[in-house]
Amino acid sequence: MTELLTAAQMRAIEQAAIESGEVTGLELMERAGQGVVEAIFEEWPELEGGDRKAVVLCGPGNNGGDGFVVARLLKERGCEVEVFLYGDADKLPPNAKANYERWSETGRVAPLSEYTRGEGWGCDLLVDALFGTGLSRPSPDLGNLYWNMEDMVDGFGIEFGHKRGRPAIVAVDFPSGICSDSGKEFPHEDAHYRFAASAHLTVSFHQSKQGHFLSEGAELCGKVVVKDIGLSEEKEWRKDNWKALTKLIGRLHPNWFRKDQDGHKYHHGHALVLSGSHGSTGAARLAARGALRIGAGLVTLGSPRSAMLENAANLTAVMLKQIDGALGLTEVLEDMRFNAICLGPGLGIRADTQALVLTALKANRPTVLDADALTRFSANPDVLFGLLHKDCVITPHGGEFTKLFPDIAEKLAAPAVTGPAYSKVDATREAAARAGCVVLFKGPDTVIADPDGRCSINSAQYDRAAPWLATAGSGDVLAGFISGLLARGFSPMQAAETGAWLHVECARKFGPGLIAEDLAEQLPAVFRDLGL
Ligand SMILES: NC(=O)C1=CN([C@@H]2O[C@H](COP(=O)(O)OP(=O)(O)OC[C@H]3O[C@@H](n4cnc5c(N)ncnc54)[C@H](O)[C@@H]3O)[C@@H](O)[C@H]2O)[C@@H](O)CC1
Ligand SMILES: Nc1ncnc2c1ncn2[C@@H]1O[C@H](COP(=O)(O)OP(=O)(O)O)[C@@H](O)[C@H]1O
Ligand SMILES: [K+]
Repeated sequence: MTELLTAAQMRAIEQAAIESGEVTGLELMERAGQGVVEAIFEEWPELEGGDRKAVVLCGPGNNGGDGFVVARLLKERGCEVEVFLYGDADKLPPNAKANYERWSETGRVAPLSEYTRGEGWGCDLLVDALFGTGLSRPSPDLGNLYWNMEDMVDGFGIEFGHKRGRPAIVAVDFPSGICSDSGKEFPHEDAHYRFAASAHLTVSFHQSKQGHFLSEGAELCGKVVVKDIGLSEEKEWRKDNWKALTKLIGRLHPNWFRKDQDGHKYHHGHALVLSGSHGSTGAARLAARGALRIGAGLVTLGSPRSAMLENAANLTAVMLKQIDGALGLTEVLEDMRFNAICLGPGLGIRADTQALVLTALKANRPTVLDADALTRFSANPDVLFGLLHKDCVITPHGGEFTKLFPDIAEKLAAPAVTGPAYSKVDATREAAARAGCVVLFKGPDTVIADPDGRCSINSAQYDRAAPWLATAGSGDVLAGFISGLLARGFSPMQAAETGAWLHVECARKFGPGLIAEDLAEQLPAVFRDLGL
């Protein structure tokens, strides 16, 4: 797993390196500029050589400083370069000023007010070095420029860019106008303008930032390449700060999923999934099949009497047991071999759902609560929070999250007015602390947090995009995956992270046309690809 930084963490790492004497700020800026130029020619080798024209837009801070380095290096590589500055050269911070002066020895710097649409559309490469991690408020007078960049990116597709006679757009650290911690666009008072720039390629430094993977960030960055700028001092800094870091869930090691060669089925746990009443049973069966495919030794579907026939007609490897109401559940849970419970998919939001949830939680087993098991507590979330325990995972989508945590959802929905804005990471951490269990907040940017503040993002963006997951029932399968992993003995955080990662892998394995039934059926192929 890699870690994602906030702007403050990146500044602290940079500061620690500079204070240790291993590097100067000017050297970091030089390496950042070199990284951007390297990434440009790696992405678009055809831009090298010949009479290529680049336009570099520089801002009033160190992002602009990187821009002046990029301008100089592009010129050294044979490009004709035009530079525009937003702001006052005399007010540039020292390292940016030094690079402004160095560029000025060979080239002109025009004020951004002289930049016209024609300049942008007429060049081969447009470098956005206006704002990076330091942007802390909207920049209304740039809305028209951002709008224009979006046209360049959207109109011609990432893979085409300048090849269709349009410029390739590269953003330094971030497309300007995005909050680097939350990925939100800083708002523009006039809705006819864009809030933030768009890019085909975003080049960041040292490690990716949270905002590359949250909210609108991923949509606007195009593709993110991270360049090393030699911040080795980071190891020291990390010792004191690792708890506050947000992880990006990456490819998991096969050992993580292996089963012991000599284990029998009860070694791998017995998951109990509760079904809704007749006519609403499909969701629970999807979850149960997910739990079995992911390796729980046994999975039982607990069904009310009214749905026994319907469930029996549709189950084979998943076992079936009649469970009527909270009393029935209490009796069944006397069997301690049921070591994971999943409630919510298709359960309904009647009063007995509340009783079932409370009974399940009092049994103190690893438990996944999803869908109706969460919605049922919209009017009284504190009752739920009072009983959730550290072995629980709750898996709300945006709507369910808002019902359980209305105040947190409101903060998250508020536009970014000052930076760093409240992010989905902040929201999920706060929700987990309040709920006292692991919270998995769904979306293309699924965020998972535990009550101690550990947090990770499962990204279905960039080359892991899985838009076909937005299909009825896919969340039920995820709840099943997580309960199957809990039955296998994974900790709640591990089960949520692993389940979410495999869920996206399954969707990508199947591809377009995916429906919820297909998801669990991809697990064998996904496991094989992992080398299991
Ligand atoms: N922190 C680091 O370790 C490194 C930072 N580098 C670069 O430095 C950038 C961060 O630099 P800064 O912290 O100077 O911040 P930025 O250059 O991103 O922007 C901040 C500047 O813009 C001004 N500003 C903010 N909002 C504005 C608005 N709405 N309208 C007009 N002006 C506004 C601020 O007053 C400040 O001068 C990074 O994104 C990266 O490109 C690199 O040089 C590599 C190393
Ligand atoms: N555009 C998308 N890209 C990737 N994953 C998505 C997207 N939209 C939804 N998902 C994922 O699909 C699942 C949908 O779950 P949910 O909303 O609970 O659906 P349902 O209740 O129909 O099962 C979640 O895991 C969510 O993260
Ligand atoms: K930028």
